[in-house]
Amino acid sequence: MQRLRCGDKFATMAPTTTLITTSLLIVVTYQFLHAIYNVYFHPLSRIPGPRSWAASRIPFVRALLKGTIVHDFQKLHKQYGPVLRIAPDEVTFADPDAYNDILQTRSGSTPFLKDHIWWNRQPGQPESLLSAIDPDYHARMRKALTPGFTPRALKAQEQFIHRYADLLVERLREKAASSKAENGRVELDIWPWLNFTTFDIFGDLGFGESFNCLQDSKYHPWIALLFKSVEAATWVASARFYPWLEWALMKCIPPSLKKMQKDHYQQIVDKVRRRLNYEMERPDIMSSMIRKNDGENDGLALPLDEINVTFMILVTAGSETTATALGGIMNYLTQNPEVLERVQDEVRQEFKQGGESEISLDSLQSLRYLSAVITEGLRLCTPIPWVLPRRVPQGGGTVCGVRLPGGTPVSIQAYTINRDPKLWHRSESFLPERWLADASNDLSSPFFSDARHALQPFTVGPRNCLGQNLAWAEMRLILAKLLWNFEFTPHSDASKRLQWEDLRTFLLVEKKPIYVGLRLRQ
Ligand code: HEM
Repeated sequence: MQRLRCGDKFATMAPTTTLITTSLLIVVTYQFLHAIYNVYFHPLSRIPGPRSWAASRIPFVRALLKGTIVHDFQKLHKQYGPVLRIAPDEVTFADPDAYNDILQTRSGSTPFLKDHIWWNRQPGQPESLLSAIDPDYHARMRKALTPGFTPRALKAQEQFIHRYADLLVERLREKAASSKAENGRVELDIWPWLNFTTFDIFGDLGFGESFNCLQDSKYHPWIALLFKSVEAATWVASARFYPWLEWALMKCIPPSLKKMQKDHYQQIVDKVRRRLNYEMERPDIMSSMIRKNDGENDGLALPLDEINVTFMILVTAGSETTATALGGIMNYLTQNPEVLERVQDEVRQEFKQGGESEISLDSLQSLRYLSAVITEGLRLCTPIPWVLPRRVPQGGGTVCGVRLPGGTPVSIQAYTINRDPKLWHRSESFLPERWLADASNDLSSPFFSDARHALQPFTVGPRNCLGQNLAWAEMRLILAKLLWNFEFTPHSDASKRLQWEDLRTFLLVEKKPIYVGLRLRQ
């Protein structure tokens, strides 16, 4: 065998090393020049923001993966103002006018459409209501789904909400009576219980079968997997900014994980099939999908695969959000005893005569302080703290008076707006009084100048929250029943009390225990 001499080895290595060094140098120089271009010559170069974020997408992706993005934006807005460049080609707004400018449609002007980076459908699946970008396609789906979400439909669905709110009370009663309770008082993490309730409600309303979380006192495996995959979904979203990385990431997904994802979807397909096979009339959300005497889509309001994927996404859109708001409200209530006492009094006084059976969506409408508590909870613990990007239409567009080139992704920082001291008196405090009539009528009220119109937890325009009536109904009924039945207190160990500001965001708001003390009402 011919042996390589030292000189030969050097002779073969040298060109390879030179090639690698040259390629690296080209890449680094290109990146450097690109960063210089981004900072000084890009069409967005006059938009305020930190240079490092303007130069490359890396700081944005880092913050997204760390879960600190919403808080980072808040700090940056404080430093640079309400219009902020957060990546070479992207701008975000912490200005209430952005809701209308970005999300409302105006006759004669081209709408800002959802950014495909964030709203990409799953490979092999059809569009869902949430992922559909084309306005006509979306409008067709939304029109088909709307009958299941009207106030009239909600009235008929009220019985299902009661059923699970009552089951929640029953389970918590058992906890308060258990051996773990001391003098009838128990301390527990209330967040899973709120999630159990909202997921069970949607299971029943959407598929005619509850997820049975409350019955079994644990997460249904489908929901457990959903929560586990949220952080991974943030990685997938980040990879979309680098198509080669997304390609590599997709190639690396092990077959077992792909199978798990497929099975997860299949469980929903099976639930939809079972529900559609019931011949019975039920005033639920799925019933609006069934059209009698209509040959189109085999008698369904939408093609079956669109129903499957839309209902899968509705489970999260409709349950996790509402549970987050409820968790936030319970957390603030237990840590603000005067507010808790006032809202508890309101509920207990209202139903003093008739008792708990009088609690209904109609009777709760008149409880002004309860509504104020929920609204204040939606302000401080908004379940969608960052309204994900839309794209400026071709030809350019104007947001909050700033002209932007076509194709620019633009988003809204709800979390920052909702806590902006320029918009709210004592912006970081939980003060439901700011939502009472006095606050807007009485000039001497400290809340008189609050920018109440700035709160848009369900957003505006044709893509606003379809389920907001249902969300309000769930929040009202669940809170009223909890306040009627239990005395709540903060956790005895102050170090275990949750500060909402500490929660990170991985597309959804992070779930950390919300410990509360509870005792059955005497
Ligand atoms: C407190 C609870 C909730 C909050 C704060 C909330 C908030 C939102 C927000 C901000 C959006 C717009 C997102 C965007 O376009 O980027 C949205 C969309 C949506 N929400 Fe909710 N939501 C809640 C509960 C619900 C419930 C209970 C349902 C139904 C079961 C629901 C169904 C939907 C649907 C279907 C959309 C998409 C509408 C469309 O694209 O046409 N949400 N929600």
